Amino acid sequence: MNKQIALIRGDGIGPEIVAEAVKVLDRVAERFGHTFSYTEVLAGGCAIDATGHPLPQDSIEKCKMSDSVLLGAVGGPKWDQLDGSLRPEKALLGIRSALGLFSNIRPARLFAPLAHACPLRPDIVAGGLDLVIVRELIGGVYFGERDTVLKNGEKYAYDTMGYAEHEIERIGRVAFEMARKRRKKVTSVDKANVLDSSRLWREVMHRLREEYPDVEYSDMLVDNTAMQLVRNPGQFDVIVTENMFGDILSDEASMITGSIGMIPSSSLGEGTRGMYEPIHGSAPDIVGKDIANPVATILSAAMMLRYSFNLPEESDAVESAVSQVLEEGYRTADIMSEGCTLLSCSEMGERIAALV
Ligand SMILES: NC(=O)c1ccc[n+]([C@@H]2O[C@H](COP(=O)([O-])OP(=O)(O)OC[C@H]3O[C@@H](n4cnc5c(N)ncnc54)[C@H](O)[C@@H]3O)[C@@H](O)[C@H]2O)c1
Ligand SMILES: CC(C)[C@H](C(=O)O)[C@@H](O)C(=O)O
Ligand SMILES: [Mg+2]
Repeated sequence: MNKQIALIRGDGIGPEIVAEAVKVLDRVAERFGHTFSYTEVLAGGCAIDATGHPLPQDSIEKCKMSDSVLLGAVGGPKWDQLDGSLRPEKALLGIRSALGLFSNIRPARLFAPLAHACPLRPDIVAGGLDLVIVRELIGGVYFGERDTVLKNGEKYAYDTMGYAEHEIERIGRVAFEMARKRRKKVTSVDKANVLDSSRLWREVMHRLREEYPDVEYSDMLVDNTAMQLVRNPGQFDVIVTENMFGDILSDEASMITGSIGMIPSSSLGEGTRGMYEPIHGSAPDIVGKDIANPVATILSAAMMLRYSFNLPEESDAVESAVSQVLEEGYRTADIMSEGCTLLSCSEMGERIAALV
């Protein structure tokens, strides 16, 4: 199989972790007889430095011409003072929106050898942990009307959260379909006790659940969900929620798996072209030290193989290689514990690639 992959290395640790995912993809290509070629795409802070814009038009075109996109991370303190629309993070939102990637899947799975790295009490995670957050990605407050105006002699800024029925329905469907392939349980997370957009969210979800009588469904308020994720994460199978709630809850869920460096994500729309990225950011505090955990990016590449290229065997091979490395006691600094062997970012990538 021949595939063209747009590589957005981005900022901070982005280039370090993407390099490791490419090593793994190259090994997959070699072992299974595929050809993966890469197009370098500028986005984020590095694009601002090179072109004055976080997402040049040419970068969007390159993504559209590729079979899929692999992204490291964008942003960092160097660009923090920039105005909203010129910030590196706008590149992410721009690509997600330009490619119509409304469905963001963030699986939080506790690998058995990392149980010790989980900050929760051992009895809470005794049964393991395997949940998926289905996050709506191109609507809600990130994309609503916003402005900063003068009001009563001072600055007043606002961002608005809104959803149309069809936007809720299509992400709801993704969650129900996913639950059918898993433990058949959907928790829809909202703030329907306060927000109109959440009340519409709940109404549409309730309509949808009639079509999926085989799936157990419940509503949960987002503040309670934040608490329940720590109290009893095993109760969740598929969580479906709006854009910003999903952003926050997925960072929380990542910590239960030991580190934010472990959680991959896929972003898809109607077609098979997607964007794949770790859920973490550019980690400016550890950049250039070769100590970042590349596993989230490598697992994102595995999701690309499965969801965009329909290569489940290849995807399984990458996920098994990650499990095996952890079982053999190899760790990056963020998940390190006594008796284990500490690896750098690049050593971890090489070891995983060698096991594919
Ligand atoms: N997808 C993205 O590109 C993305 C996502 C989140 C944040 N950001 C941006 O990244 C910048 C930094 O954000 P932040 O500090 O709030 O969040 P962050 O996720 O970059 O870092 C939070 C903490 O987690 C650690 N961490 C993150 N990834 C790690 C990895 N792979 N291995 C080991 N440790 C890791 C960091 O060292 C830091 O201590 C900001 O500019 C933010 O906007 C980008
Ligand atoms: C950087 C930011 C725009 C982004 C988001 O909030 O979607 C990030 O936090 C993420 O989780 O992918
Ligand atoms: Mg986030």
